[in-house]
Amino acid sequence: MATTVSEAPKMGIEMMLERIMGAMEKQNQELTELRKECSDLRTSNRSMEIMLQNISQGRSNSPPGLSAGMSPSIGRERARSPFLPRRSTAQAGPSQVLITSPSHEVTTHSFPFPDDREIPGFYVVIPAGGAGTRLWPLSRENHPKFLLDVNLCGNSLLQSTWERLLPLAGPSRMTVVAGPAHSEGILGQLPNLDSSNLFTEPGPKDSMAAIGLAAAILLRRDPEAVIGSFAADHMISGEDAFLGAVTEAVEVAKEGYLVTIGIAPSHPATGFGYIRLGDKLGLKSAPHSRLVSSFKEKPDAHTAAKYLATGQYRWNAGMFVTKASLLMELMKENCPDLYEGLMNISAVWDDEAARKTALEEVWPTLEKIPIDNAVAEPAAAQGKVAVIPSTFGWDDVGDFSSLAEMLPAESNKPRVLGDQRLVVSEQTAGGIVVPVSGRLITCLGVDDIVIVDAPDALMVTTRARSQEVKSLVKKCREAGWKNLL
Ligand SMILES: Nc1nc2c(ncn2[C@@H]2O[C@H](COP(=O)(O)OP(=O)(O)O[C@H]3O[C@H](CO)[C@@H](O)[C@H](O)[C@@H]3O)[C@@H](O)[C@H]2O)c(=O)[nH]1
Repeated sequence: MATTVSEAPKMGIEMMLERIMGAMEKQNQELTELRKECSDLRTSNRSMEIMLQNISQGRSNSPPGLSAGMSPSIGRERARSPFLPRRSTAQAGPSQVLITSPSHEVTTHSFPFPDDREIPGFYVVIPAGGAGTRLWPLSRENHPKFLLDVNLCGNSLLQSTWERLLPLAGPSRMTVVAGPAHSEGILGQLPNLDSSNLFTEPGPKDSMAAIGLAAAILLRRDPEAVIGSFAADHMISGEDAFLGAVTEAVEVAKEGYLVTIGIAPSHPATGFGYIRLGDKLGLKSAPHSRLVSSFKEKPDAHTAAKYLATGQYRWNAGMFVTKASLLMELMKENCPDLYEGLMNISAVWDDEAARKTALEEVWPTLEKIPIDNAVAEPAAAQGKVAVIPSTFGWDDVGDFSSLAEMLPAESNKPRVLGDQRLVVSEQTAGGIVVPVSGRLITCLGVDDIVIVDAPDALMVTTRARSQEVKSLVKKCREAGWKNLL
Protein backbone atom coordinates (compact mmCIF):
# COMPACT_ATOMS: atom_id res chain seq x y z
CA MET A 1 0.00 0.00 0.00
CA ALA A 2 1.30 3.47 -0.87
CA THR A 3 2.41 5.74 1.98
CA THR A 4 0.50 9.01 2.27
CA VAL A 5 2.28 12.32 2.88
CA SER A 6 0.82 12.60 6.46
CA GLU A 7 2.17 9.13 7.42
CA ALA A 8 5.77 9.86 6.34
CA PRO A 9 6.98 11.83 9.46
CA LYS A 10 5.30 9.26 11.77
CA MET A 11 7.26 6.48 10.07
CA GLY A 12 10.47 8.48 10.50
CA ILE A 13 9.87 8.91 14.25
CA GLU A 14 9.08 5.20 14.68
CA MET A 15 12.27 4.23 12.88
CA MET A 16 14.28 6.67 14.97
CA LEU A 17 12.79 5.28 18.17
CA GLU A 18 13.52 1.74 17.02
CA ARG A 19 17.14 2.67 16.32
CA ILE A 20 17.50 4.36 19.71
CA MET A 21 15.97 1.35 21.47
CA GLY A 22 18.29 -0.98 19.57
CA ALA A 23 21.34 1.08 20.52
CA MET A 24 20.24 1.15 24.17
CA GLU A 25 19.74 -2.60 24.23
CA LYS A 26 23.22 -3.13 22.77
CA GLN A 27 24.70 -0.82 25.39
CA ASN A 28 22.86 -2.67 28.12
CA GLN A 29 24.23 -5.97 26.88
CA GLU A 30 27.74 -4.53 26.81
CA LEU A 31 27.28 -3.17 30.33
CA THR A 32 26.08 -6.55 31.60
CA GLU A 33 29.10 -8.24 30.05
CA LEU A 34 31.41 -5.63 31.55
CA ARG A 35 29.84 -6.09 34.99
CA LYS A 36 30.27 -9.86 34.73
CA GLU A 37 33.92 -9.46 33.67
CA CYS A 38 34.51 -7.11 36.64
CA SER A 39 32.89 -9.54 39.02
CA ASP A 40 34.97 -12.45 37.63
CA LEU A 41 38.12 -10.35 37.95
CA ARG A 42 37.26 -9.46 41.55
CA THR A 43 36.66 -13.12 42.34
CA SER A 44 39.86 -14.31 40.78
CA ASN A 45 41.80 -11.51 42.53
CA ARG A 46 40.32 -12.62 45.85
CA SER A 47 41.16 -16.24 45.10
CA MET A 48 44.77 -15.30 44.24
CA GLU A 49 44.97 -13.27 47.46
CA ILE A 50 43.76 -16.29 49.45
CA MET A 51 46.15 -18.62 47.63
CA LEU A 52 49.06 -16.27 48.40
CA GLN A 53 47.95 -15.98 52.03
CA ASN A 54 47.75 -19.76 52.34
CA ILE A 55 51.14 -20.22 50.72
CA SER A 56 52.75 -17.58 52.96
CA GLN A 57 51.18 -19.23 56.03
CA GLY A 58 52.07 -22.72 54.81
CA ARG A 59 48.40 -23.66 54.74
CA SER A 60 47.82 -25.08 51.32
CA ASN A 61 46.07 -28.18 52.63
CA SER A 62 42.33 -28.63 52.34
CA PRO A 63 40.18 -30.89 54.45
CA PRO A 64 39.37 -34.21 52.87
CA GLY A 65 36.20 -34.04 50.89
CA LEU A 66 35.89 -30.27 50.98
CA SER A 67 38.36 -29.34 48.30
CA ALA A 68 38.35 -28.37 44.64
CA GLY A 69 35.16 -26.57 43.71
CA MET A 70 34.45 -25.51 40.12
CA SER A 71 32.06 -23.05 38.61
CA PRO A 72 31.80 -21.79 35.05
CA SER A 73 32.50 -18.23 36.10
CA ILE A 74 34.86 -18.63 39.00
CA GLY A 75 37.12 -21.46 37.90
CA ARG A 76 39.00 -23.23 40.68
CA GLU A 77 38.64 -20.45 43.22
CA ARG A 78 37.82 -22.69 46.18
CA ALA A 79 40.97 -24.44 47.19
CA ARG A 80 39.45 -24.97 50.67
CA SER A 81 36.00 -24.95 52.16
CA PRO A 82 34.72 -21.43 52.74
CA PHE A 83 33.41 -22.72 56.09
CA LEU A 84 36.90 -23.23 57.48
CA PRO A 85 38.11 -19.88 58.84
CA ARG A 86 41.21 -18.59 57.10
CA ARG A 87 42.54 -16.64 60.04
CA SER A 88 43.62 -17.55 63.51
CA THR A 89 42.32 -15.34 66.32
CA ALA A 90 45.72 -13.72 66.63
CA GLN A 91 45.43 -12.37 63.11
CA ALA A 92 41.75 -11.66 63.22
CA GLY A 93 40.78 -8.05 63.64
CA PRO A 94 37.45 -6.98 65.09
CA SER A 95 35.02 -9.39 63.52
CA GLN A 96 31.44 -8.85 62.52
CA VAL A 97 29.13 -11.55 63.76
CA LEU A 98 25.69 -12.11 62.34
CA ILE A 99 23.52 -13.52 65.05
CA THR A 100 19.92 -14.16 65.80
CA SER A 101 18.12 -14.22 69.12
CA PRO A 102 15.38 -16.76 69.90
CA SER A 103 12.93 -14.11 68.77
CA HIS A 104 14.75 -14.33 65.41
CA GLU A 105 15.91 -10.77 65.53
CA VAL A 106 19.14 -10.57 63.53
CA THR A 107 21.87 -8.26 64.74
CA THR A 108 25.52 -7.63 63.95
CA HIS A 109 28.16 -6.49 66.35
CA SER A 110 31.90 -6.23 66.68
CA PHE A 111 34.51 -7.82 68.90
CA PRO A 112 36.79 -7.42 70.75
CA PHE A 113 35.46 -5.92 73.95
CA PRO A 114 37.33 -3.47 76.16
CA ASP A 115 39.80 -5.37 78.36
CA ASP A 116 38.98 -3.77 81.70
CA ARG A 117 36.43 -6.43 82.63
CA GLU A 118 38.87 -9.12 83.73
CA ILE A 119 37.73 -11.03 86.84
CA PRO A 120 40.65 -12.22 89.01
CA GLY A 121 40.48 -15.93 89.80
CA PHE A 122 37.93 -16.65 87.05
CA TYR A 123 38.76 -19.45 84.62
CA VAL A 124 36.97 -20.15 81.36
CA VAL A 125 36.49 -23.80 80.35
CA ILE A 126 35.40 -24.50 76.77
CA PRO A 127 34.33 -28.13 76.35
CA ALA A 128 34.73 -28.80 72.65
CA GLY A 129 33.39 -32.21 71.76
CA GLY A 130 30.83 -33.72 69.45
CA ALA A 131 30.81 -33.44 65.69
CA GLY A 132 27.59 -31.42 65.34
CA THR A 133 26.24 -34.10 63.01
CA ARG A 134 23.03 -32.18 62.37
CA LEU A 135 25.12 -29.83 60.23
CA TRP A 136 26.50 -32.64 58.03
CA PRO A 137 27.86 -32.51 55.32
CA LEU A 138 29.30 -29.14 56.42
CA SER A 139 30.51 -30.58 59.70
CA ARG A 140 32.63 -33.73 59.70
CA GLU A 141 34.31 -35.75 62.42
CA ASN A 142 37.60 -34.04 61.58
CA HIS A 143 36.02 -30.62 61.19
CA PRO A 144 33.25 -30.47 63.78
CA LYS A 145 30.81 -27.60 64.07
CA PHE A 146 32.93 -25.64 66.55
CA LEU A 147 35.85 -25.43 64.10
CA LEU A 148 33.61 -24.15 61.29
CA ASP A 149 32.82 -20.60 60.33
CA VAL A 150 29.18 -21.58 59.92
CA ASN A 151 27.87 -18.14 59.04
CA LEU A 152 30.89 -17.08 56.98
CA CYS A 153 31.73 -14.22 59.35
CA GLY A 154 35.48 -14.93 59.30
CA ASN A 155 35.67 -16.69 62.69
CA SER A 156 34.85 -20.25 63.66
CA LEU A 157 32.33 -20.73 66.47
CA LEU A 158 35.23 -21.68 68.73
CA GLN A 159 37.15 -18.51 67.84
CA SER A 160 34.05 -16.40 68.51
CA THR A 161 33.60 -18.13 71.89
CA TRP A 162 37.24 -17.44 72.74
CA GLU A 163 37.07 -13.76 71.75
CA ARG A 164 33.80 -13.25 73.60
CA LEU A 165 35.19 -14.59 76.90
CA LEU A 166 38.78 -13.42 76.69
CA PRO A 167 38.06 -10.03 78.32
CA LEU A 168 36.81 -11.75 81.49
CA ALA A 169 39.63 -14.26 82.01
CA GLY A 170 42.65 -13.11 79.98
CA PRO A 171 44.61 -15.67 77.92
CA SER A 172 46.29 -17.41 80.86
CA ARG A 173 42.94 -18.48 82.36
CA MET A 174 41.29 -19.64 79.14
CA THR A 175 41.12 -23.44 78.85
CA VAL A 176 39.72 -25.93 76.33
CA VAL A 177 38.85 -29.63 76.78
CA ALA A 178 38.85 -31.68 73.58
CA GLY A 179 39.75 -34.98 71.98
CA PRO A 180 43.17 -35.69 70.40
CA ALA A 181 41.75 -35.56 66.87
CA HIS A 182 40.95 -31.86 67.29
CA SER A 183 43.98 -30.63 69.27
CA GLU A 184 45.88 -29.50 66.19
CA GLY A 185 42.88 -27.71 64.70
CA ILE A 186 42.14 -25.98 68.01
CA LEU A 187 45.72 -24.82 68.58
CA GLY A 188 45.83 -23.63 64.95
CA GLN A 189 42.71 -21.53 65.43
CA LEU A 190 43.61 -20.31 68.94
CA PRO A 191 47.34 -19.46 68.85
CA ASN A 192 47.06 -17.68 72.22
CA LEU A 193 45.78 -20.80 73.96
CA ASP A 194 48.53 -21.96 76.31
CA SER A 195 49.20 -25.60 75.40
CA SER A 196 49.08 -26.48 79.13
CA ASN A 197 45.51 -25.16 79.14
CA LEU A 198 44.39 -27.55 76.40
CA PHE A 199 43.17 -30.59 78.33
CA THR A 200 43.20 -33.50 75.91
CA GLU A 201 40.84 -36.35 76.73
CA PRO A 202 41.44 -39.75 75.11
CA GLY A 203 37.84 -40.08 73.90
CA PRO A 204 34.40 -38.52 74.27
CA LYS A 205 32.81 -39.21 77.67
CA ASP A 206 30.17 -36.47 77.50
CA SER A 207 30.14 -33.09 79.20
CA MET A 208 30.43 -34.13 82.89
CA ALA A 209 33.74 -35.91 82.40
CA ALA A 210 35.04 -33.11 80.13
CA ILE A 211 34.09 -30.22 82.42
CA GLY A 212 34.93 -32.31 85.51
CA LEU A 213 38.44 -32.98 84.17
CA ALA A 214 39.05 -29.25 83.76
CA ALA A 215 37.58 -28.54 87.22
CA ALA A 216 39.78 -31.19 88.87
CA ILE A 217 42.96 -29.88 87.21
CA LEU A 218 42.13 -26.21 87.91
CA LEU A 219 41.23 -26.98 91.52
CA ARG A 220 44.74 -28.37 92.05
CA ARG A 221 46.27 -25.32 90.36
CA ASP A 222 44.10 -22.84 92.29
CA PRO A 223 41.95 -24.06 95.20
CA GLU A 224 39.89 -20.85 95.04
CA ALA A 225 39.23 -21.12 91.28
CA VAL A 226 35.82 -20.07 90.01
CA ILE A 227 35.21 -21.72 86.65
CA GLY A 228 32.71 -20.99 83.91
CA SER A 229 32.03 -23.60 81.26
CA PHE A 230 30.78 -22.32 77.92
CA ALA A 231 29.85 -24.45 74.92
CA ALA A 232 32.27 -24.05 72.02
CA ASP A 233 29.56 -23.81 69.39
CA HIS A 234 26.98 -21.19 70.32
CA MET A 235 26.25 -17.79 68.83
CA ILE A 236 25.61 -14.84 71.05
CA SER A 237 24.69 -11.24 70.42
CA GLY A 238 24.59 -8.31 72.81
CA GLU A 239 28.09 -8.49 74.27
CA ASP A 240 27.47 -6.12 77.18
CA ALA A 241 24.44 -8.09 78.33
CA PHE A 242 26.42 -11.33 77.97
CA LEU A 243 29.49 -10.11 79.86
CA GLY A 244 27.22 -8.54 82.50
CA ALA A 245 25.36 -11.83 83.01
CA VAL A 246 28.59 -13.84 83.36
CA THR A 247 30.03 -11.25 85.77
CA GLU A 248 26.90 -11.55 87.93
CA ALA A 249 27.11 -15.35 87.69
CA VAL A 250 30.67 -15.25 89.08
CA GLU A 251 29.49 -13.19 92.04
CA VAL A 252 26.73 -15.72 92.77
CA ALA A 253 29.16 -18.65 92.33
CA LYS A 254 31.39 -17.14 95.02
CA GLU A 255 28.38 -17.45 97.37
CA GLY A 256 28.42 -21.23 96.85
CA TYR A 257 25.94 -21.85 94.03
CA LEU A 258 26.14 -23.70 90.74
CA VAL A 259 25.05 -20.86 88.48
CA THR A 260 23.29 -21.21 85.14
CA ILE A 261 22.26 -18.65 82.56
CA GLY A 262 18.57 -18.67 81.58
CA ILE A 263 17.31 -17.86 78.10
CA ALA A 264 13.70 -16.79 77.53
CA PRO A 265 12.19 -19.71 75.60
CA SER A 266 10.50 -19.02 72.27
CA HIS A 267 8.99 -22.48 71.65
CA PRO A 268 8.67 -25.83 73.43
CA ALA A 269 12.06 -27.14 72.27
CA THR A 270 12.94 -30.65 73.39
CA GLY A 271 16.70 -30.30 72.94
CA PHE A 272 17.31 -27.97 75.88
CA GLY A 273 17.31 -28.07 79.66
CA TYR A 274 14.51 -26.18 81.43
CA ILE A 275 15.12 -24.08 84.53
CA ARG A 276 12.24 -23.11 86.80
CA LEU A 277 12.77 -19.67 88.29
CA GLY A 278 12.66 -19.52 92.10
CA ASP A 279 12.97 -16.63 94.54
CA LYS A 280 15.24 -13.67 93.99
CA LEU A 281 18.55 -14.13 95.75
CA GLY A 282 18.71 -10.45 96.68
CA LEU A 283 22.47 -10.14 96.16
CA LYS A 284 23.64 -6.56 95.68
CA SER A 285 26.49 -7.66 93.41
CA ALA A 286 24.09 -9.80 91.30
CA PRO A 287 20.74 -8.02 91.25
CA HIS A 288 19.19 -10.31 88.62
CA SER A 289 20.11 -13.59 90.26
CA ARG A 290 17.43 -16.06 91.32
CA LEU A 291 17.30 -19.44 92.91
CA VAL A 292 16.43 -22.36 90.59
CA SER A 293 13.53 -24.34 91.99
CA SER A 294 13.94 -27.21 89.53
CA PHE A 295 16.09 -28.20 86.56
CA LYS A 296 14.77 -30.62 83.95
CA GLU A 297 17.10 -31.72 81.18
CA LYS A 298 15.47 -32.21 77.74
CA PRO A 299 11.81 -32.80 78.65
CA ASP A 300 9.43 -34.34 76.10
CA ALA A 301 7.37 -32.02 73.88
CA HIS A 302 4.26 -32.23 76.04
CA THR A 303 6.14 -31.34 79.23
CA ALA A 304 8.07 -28.56 77.46
CA ALA A 305 4.78 -27.01 76.27
CA LYS A 306 3.39 -27.21 79.82
CA TYR A 307 6.50 -25.48 81.18
CA LEU A 308 6.24 -22.74 78.57
CA ALA A 309 2.61 -22.02 79.44
CA THR A 310 3.54 -21.20 83.06
CA GLY A 311 5.92 -18.41 82.05
CA GLN A 312 8.15 -19.57 84.92
CA TYR A 313 10.78 -21.40 82.91
CA ARG A 314 13.97 -20.49 81.11
CA TRP A 315 16.05 -22.57 78.73
CA ASN A 316 19.40 -23.57 80.12
CA ALA A 317 22.02 -21.87 77.93
CA GLY A 318 24.52 -24.67 78.56
CA MET A 319 26.77 -22.38 80.63
CA PHE A 320 27.73 -23.28 84.21
CA VAL A 321 29.61 -20.96 86.55
CA THR A 322 30.77 -22.36 89.88
CA LYS A 323 33.64 -22.74 92.29
CA ALA A 324 35.71 -25.69 91.02
CA SER A 325 35.53 -27.04 94.57
CA LEU A 326 31.70 -27.03 94.59
CA LEU A 327 31.53 -28.83 91.25
CA MET A 328 33.83 -31.54 92.55
CA GLU A 329 31.77 -31.83 95.76
CA LEU A 330 28.58 -32.22 93.73
CA MET A 331 30.25 -34.90 91.63
CA LYS A 332 31.47 -36.68 94.72
CA GLU A 333 27.91 -36.73 96.01
CA ASN A 334 26.12 -37.67 92.78
CA CYS A 335 28.64 -39.68 90.74
CA PRO A 336 31.38 -40.77 93.13
CA ASP A 337 33.21 -43.07 90.69
CA LEU A 338 33.52 -40.32 88.14
CA TYR A 339 34.74 -37.98 90.89
CA GLU A 340 37.37 -40.43 92.05
CA GLY A 341 38.57 -41.21 88.53
CA LEU A 342 38.96 -37.53 87.68
CA MET A 343 40.73 -36.75 90.98
CA ASN A 344 43.19 -39.57 90.28
CA ILE A 345 43.89 -38.32 86.76
CA SER A 346 44.29 -34.70 87.88
CA ALA A 347 46.75 -35.75 90.64
CA VAL A 348 49.29 -36.82 87.99
CA TRP A 349 48.31 -34.39 85.22
CA ASP A 350 51.60 -32.50 85.22
CA ASP A 351 53.69 -35.66 84.91
CA GLU A 352 53.41 -36.62 81.26
CA ALA A 353 54.20 -40.34 81.63
CA ALA A 354 51.97 -40.80 84.69
CA ARG A 355 49.18 -38.84 83.03
CA LYS A 356 49.35 -41.09 79.98
CA THR A 357 49.10 -44.20 82.13
CA ALA A 358 46.24 -42.79 84.24
CA LEU A 359 44.31 -41.74 81.15
CA GLU A 360 44.78 -45.15 79.56
CA GLU A 361 43.70 -46.97 82.71
CA VAL A 362 41.02 -44.72 84.17
CA TRP A 363 39.42 -42.79 81.30
CA PRO A 364 37.76 -45.79 79.61
CA THR A 365 36.09 -46.71 82.92
CA LEU A 366 34.46 -43.29 83.45
CA GLU A 367 30.71 -42.86 83.27
CA LYS A 368 29.39 -41.14 80.15
CA ILE A 369 26.87 -38.59 81.38
CA PRO A 370 25.97 -34.95 80.65
CA ILE A 371 26.66 -32.40 83.41
CA ASP A 372 22.96 -31.49 83.37
CA ASN A 373 21.84 -34.95 84.51
CA ALA A 374 24.90 -35.66 86.62
CA VAL A 375 24.82 -32.60 88.86
CA ALA A 376 22.48 -29.78 87.72
CA GLU A 377 19.24 -31.73 88.23
CA PRO A 378 20.07 -33.14 91.69
CA ALA A 379 21.74 -29.91 92.90
CA ALA A 380 18.68 -27.87 91.88
CA ALA A 381 16.50 -30.18 93.97
CA GLN A 382 18.76 -29.31 96.94
CA GLY A 383 18.49 -25.55 96.36
CA LYS A 384 22.12 -25.27 95.23
CA VAL A 385 21.50 -23.94 91.70
CA ALA A 386 20.99 -20.28 90.81
CA VAL A 387 20.23 -18.58 87.51
CA ILE A 388 20.91 -15.26 85.86
CA PRO A 389 18.02 -14.69 83.44
CA SER A 390 19.68 -13.31 80.33
CA THR A 391 18.77 -10.55 77.92
CA PHE A 392 21.32 -11.32 75.21
CA GLY A 393 20.63 -13.05 71.89
CA TRP A 394 21.54 -16.73 71.95
CA ASP A 395 21.43 -19.58 69.46
CA ASP A 396 22.98 -23.01 69.69
CA VAL A 397 23.14 -23.30 65.86
CA GLY A 398 21.65 -26.74 66.24
CA ASP A 399 20.68 -27.45 62.63
CA PHE A 400 20.22 -25.99 59.16
CA SER A 401 16.87 -24.53 60.07
CA SER A 402 18.39 -22.40 62.84
CA LEU A 403 21.23 -21.51 60.48
CA ALA A 404 18.61 -20.31 57.97
CA GLU A 405 17.17 -17.97 60.60
CA MET A 406 20.45 -16.10 60.70
CA LEU A 407 20.35 -15.17 57.05
CA PRO A 408 18.34 -12.32 55.57
CA ALA A 409 15.13 -13.51 53.90
CA GLU A 410 13.80 -12.47 50.48
CA SER A 411 10.28 -13.31 49.43
CA ASN A 412 9.93 -16.41 47.28
CA LYS A 413 13.62 -17.18 47.47
CA PRO A 414 15.62 -19.63 49.56
CA ARG A 415 18.26 -18.14 51.85
CA VAL A 416 21.72 -18.77 50.49
CA LEU A 417 24.70 -19.43 52.72
CA GLY A 418 27.63 -18.84 50.41
CA ASP A 419 27.92 -17.61 46.84
CA GLN A 420 24.49 -16.21 45.85
CA ARG A 421 25.34 -16.51 42.14
CA LEU A 422 25.37 -20.27 42.38
CA VAL A 423 21.69 -20.49 43.26
CA VAL A 424 18.93 -19.83 40.76
CA SER A 425 15.40 -20.38 41.97
CA GLU A 426 11.80 -19.85 41.01
CA GLN A 427 8.94 -19.82 43.51
CA THR A 428 11.00 -21.46 46.23
CA ALA A 429 10.21 -19.87 49.57
CA GLY A 430 11.62 -20.26 53.06
CA GLY A 431 14.41 -22.80 52.52
CA ILE A 432 18.18 -22.66 52.74
CA VAL A 433 20.74 -23.58 50.08
CA VAL A 434 24.42 -24.00 50.86
CA PRO A 435 26.46 -24.17 47.65
CA VAL A 436 29.90 -25.47 48.61
CA SER A 437 30.92 -27.57 45.62
CA GLY A 438 30.84 -24.64 43.21
CA ARG A 439 28.26 -26.10 40.84
CA LEU A 440 25.05 -24.27 39.98
CA ILE A 441 22.01 -25.20 42.07
CA THR A 442 18.56 -24.60 40.66
CA CYS A 443 15.21 -25.14 42.33
CA LEU A 444 11.62 -24.66 41.26
CA GLY A 445 8.54 -24.67 43.47
CA VAL A 446 10.04 -26.41 46.51
CA ASP A 447 9.30 -24.50 49.71
CA ASP A 448 11.26 -24.87 52.95
CA ILE A 449 13.86 -27.04 51.29
CA VAL A 450 17.37 -27.57 52.66
CA ILE A 451 20.10 -28.27 50.09
CA VAL A 452 23.72 -28.61 51.14
CA ASP A 453 25.95 -29.31 48.17
CA ALA A 454 29.45 -30.36 49.24
CA PRO A 455 31.88 -31.70 46.61
CA ASP A 456 31.58 -35.25 47.92
CA ALA A 457 28.05 -35.39 49.31
CA LEU A 458 24.72 -33.76 48.58
CA MET A 459 22.17 -33.51 51.39
CA VAL A 460 18.56 -32.63 50.71
CA THR A 461 15.85 -32.36 53.35
CA THR A 462 13.22 -29.92 54.60
CA ARG A 463 13.61 -27.34 57.34
CA ALA A 464 10.99 -29.13 59.40
CA ARG A 465 13.12 -32.29 59.40
CA SER A 466 16.55 -30.75 59.66
CA GLN A 467 16.88 -31.97 63.28
CA GLU A 468 16.87 -35.50 61.87
CA VAL A 469 20.02 -35.11 59.79
CA LYS A 470 21.71 -36.89 62.69
CA SER A 471 19.83 -40.08 61.84
CA LEU A 472 20.80 -39.69 58.20
CA VAL A 473 24.44 -39.58 59.24
CA LYS A 474 23.90 -42.75 61.27
CA LYS A 475 22.41 -44.40 58.19
CA CYS A 476 25.35 -43.33 56.02
CA ARG A 477 27.69 -44.88 58.59
CA GLU A 478 25.75 -48.13 58.50
CA ALA A 479 25.88 -48.05 54.71
CA GLY A 480 29.68 -47.88 54.82
CA TRP A 481 30.25 -44.17 54.12
CA LYS A 482 32.36 -43.55 57.25
CA ASN A 483 34.99 -41.73 55.17
CA LEU A 484 32.48 -38.98 54.37
CA LEU A 485 31.27 -38.43 57.93
N1 LIG B 1 35.40 -32.19 75.35
C1 LIG B 1 34.17 -32.67 75.31
N2 LIG B 1 33.15 -31.84 75.23
C2 LIG B 1 31.91 -32.36 75.18
C3 LIG B 1 31.66 -33.74 75.21
N3 LIG B 1 30.33 -33.93 75.13
C4 LIG B 1 29.76 -32.72 75.06
N4 LIG B 1 30.74 -31.76 75.08
C5 LIG B 1 30.57 -30.31 75.00
O1 LIG B 1 29.72 -29.91 76.04
C6 LIG B 1 28.86 -28.88 75.58
C7 LIG B 1 27.40 -29.32 75.73
O2 LIG B 1 27.24 -30.58 75.18
P1 LIG B 1 26.11 -30.97 74.15
O3 LIG B 1 26.16 -32.43 73.97
O4 LIG B 1 26.21 -30.12 72.93
O5 LIG B 1 24.83 -30.56 74.98
P2 LIG B 1 23.38 -30.28 74.45
O6 LIG B 1 22.76 -31.55 74.02
O7 LIG B 1 23.36 -29.17 73.48
O8 LIG B 1 22.68 -29.78 75.81
C8 LIG B 1 23.33 -28.84 76.64
O9 LIG B 1 23.27 -27.56 76.05
C9 LIG B 1 21.93 -27.02 75.88
C10 LIG B 1 22.07 -25.65 75.24
O10 LIG B 1 22.62 -25.81 73.97
C11 LIG B 1 21.22 -26.93 77.24
O11 LIG B 1 19.91 -26.41 77.10
C12 LIG B 1 21.20 -28.30 77.87
O12 LIG B 1 20.62 -28.20 79.16
C13 LIG B 1 22.61 -28.86 77.99
O13 LIG B 1 23.36 -28.10 78.90
C14 LIG B 1 29.25 -28.60 74.13
O14 LIG B 1 30.19 -27.54 74.11
C15 LIG B 1 29.91 -29.89 73.71
O15 LIG B 1 30.89 -29.64 72.70
C16 LIG B 1 32.78 -34.61 75.30
O16 LIG B 1 32.68 -35.83 75.32
N5 LIG B 1 34.00 -34.03 75.34
